[in-house]
Amino acid sequence: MIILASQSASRRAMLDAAGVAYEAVPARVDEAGVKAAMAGASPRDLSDALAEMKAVKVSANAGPVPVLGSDSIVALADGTLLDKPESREEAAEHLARMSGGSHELWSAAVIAEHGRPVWRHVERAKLHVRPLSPAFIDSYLDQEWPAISGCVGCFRIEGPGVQLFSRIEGSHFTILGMPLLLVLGYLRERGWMSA
Ligand SMILES: Nc1nc2c(ncn2[C@H]2C[C@H](O)[C@@H](COP(=O)(O)OP(=O)(O)OP(=O)(O)O)O2)c(=O)[nH]1
Repeated sequence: MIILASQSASRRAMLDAAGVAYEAVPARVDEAGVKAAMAGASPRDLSDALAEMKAVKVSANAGPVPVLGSDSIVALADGTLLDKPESREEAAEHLARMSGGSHELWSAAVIAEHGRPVWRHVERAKLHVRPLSPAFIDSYLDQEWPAISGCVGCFRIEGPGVQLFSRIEGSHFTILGMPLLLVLGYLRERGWMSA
C-alpha cells in the first residue's frame, strides 16, 4: 500500500486502472505561493518542486509508507505557465491563447519516505492545438465546463478534449497527470507491486 498525496481525480483514476493499492491524502500545499516564490523557474523545475512538496509534506507523518506526489504544468510557447482555469471565461481565454499553436505539458512525480524524497522523475508532452474558432470554444465549453475546471490546459484528453489537437508527442499518461510507467517501475523495483 502506498499513499497518493493528491486530490486529483485523474491521478486516482490512473492508479485505480493500474491496480495500485493506495490511500489518497490531500497534500494541501500552497501551490500559488510556491509558484510566486519560484517565478521565472522552468516548468520542469517548478513541477518537480511542487511534486516534492506534496510528497514530503504528507510523508512527514507517514513513517515508512511510500508517498507519491505529482504535479502538472502547462507552458505556452512564449513561456507563459497556465494554471487550472478558475472560471469558464478564463478557460475560454486559455483555449484562445493555445489555439493554433503548440504547448508543453510537464508532469513530475516524487516518492518520499520518512519525509525525504527517495525517487523522482519529470516527463514532458508536446501538444499541437489546431486553430479553434470562438464558436467551437463556446460549444466545447458548453460540453466540458465545469468538468475541466480541475484540468490544467482546459481539456480531458480521454474525453472531448481530444478534439483540440492536430498532433500529440509524448506519453498519454504524462498528459493525464503523472509519468505512470516510470512510477510503476519503481514500485515494482521496491517490491511495493508484484514484478
Ligand atoms: N482527466 C484529466 N485530467 C487532466 C488532464 N490534463 C490535466 N489534467 C489534470 C490532472 C491534475 O489533476 C490537474 C493538474 O493540476 P495539479 O498538478 O495542480 O494537480 P491537482 O491540483 O489537480 O491535484 P493535486 O495537486 O495532485 O492534489 O490537471 C486530462 O487530459 N485529463
